[in-house]
Amino acid sequence: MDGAPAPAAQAVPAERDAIIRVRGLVNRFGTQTVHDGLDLDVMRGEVLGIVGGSGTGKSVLLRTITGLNRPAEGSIEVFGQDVLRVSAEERTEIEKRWGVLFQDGALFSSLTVAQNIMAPMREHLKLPQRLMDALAAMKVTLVGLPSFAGAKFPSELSGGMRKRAGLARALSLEPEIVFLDEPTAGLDPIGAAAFDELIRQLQQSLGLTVFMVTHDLDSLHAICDRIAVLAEKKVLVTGTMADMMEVDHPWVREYFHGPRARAAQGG
Ligand SMILES: Nc1ncnc2c1ncn2[C@@H]1O[C@H](COP(=O)(O)OP(=O)(O)OP(=O)(O)O)[C@@H](O)[C@H]1O
Repeated sequence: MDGAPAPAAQAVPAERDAIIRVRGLVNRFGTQTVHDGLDLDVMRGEVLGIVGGSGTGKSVLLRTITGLNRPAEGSIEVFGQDVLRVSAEERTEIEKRWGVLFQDGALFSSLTVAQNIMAPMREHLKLPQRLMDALAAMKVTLVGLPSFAGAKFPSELSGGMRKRAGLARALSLEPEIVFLDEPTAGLDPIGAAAFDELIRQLQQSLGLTVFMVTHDLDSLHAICDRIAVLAEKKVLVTGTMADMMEVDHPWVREYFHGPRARAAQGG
């Protein structure tokens, strides 16, 4: 390591850069233990891909960090605050600083796309209607939807457009972190690649931190700075795609060296 800084000096930047810090997380449902002492750091400004076999608790991890599931044990710091122990008011302030895109988009079916985008604004900000209309129109454009999409109901849109609309709503309050649960699931390869590209562009232009649960090897290649593998009830390993290729673990080897992985690498 260049310059050989003192050990204490090395520790400080890592502490400061973690925007999410999960420690000793335990999640149980009845007799089933899904997470058992899970640790994870998400660094500010990165796109982190969360992968793992089916049922390893990727969605549960996302839901636990965002407060939709209360863990049995552990601590979760976001923006340096312990989200499991803050007051309700503090929690609301924290929630305004992140957005979530659930797998199905989770849009309100009785509201138009623009009204969906305005829903978090109505809840958290006191803005005149005309300003909200203008902001919603901007978000529609930001996610690459045609401007007429704002007046449509979710059922009138294609799956890919609904995903974009869900992303626009997640970006409604100009968050610092976005949580994405399998954002490209159900999209055709071209639509999925376009959505990956959109996430990458937004991450770069808005300086977002992206926490993305995915099964999509193409997404991992295209946009993830780092990957965290869930296995054995914890985060087994984190690192770059190149790091993953070196991991000697049956699931990791199969996933990153299997035929689908070779196809994603173009080989
Ligand atoms: N609310 C709940 N009540 C009971 N069990 C739950 C609940 N939520 C999740 N589980 C269980 O926790 C485990 C992990 O679920 P989770 O949805 O996080 O898996 P996943 O890794 O996202 O899987 P997949 O890749 O198939 O989507 C599963 O066995 C699931 O049945």
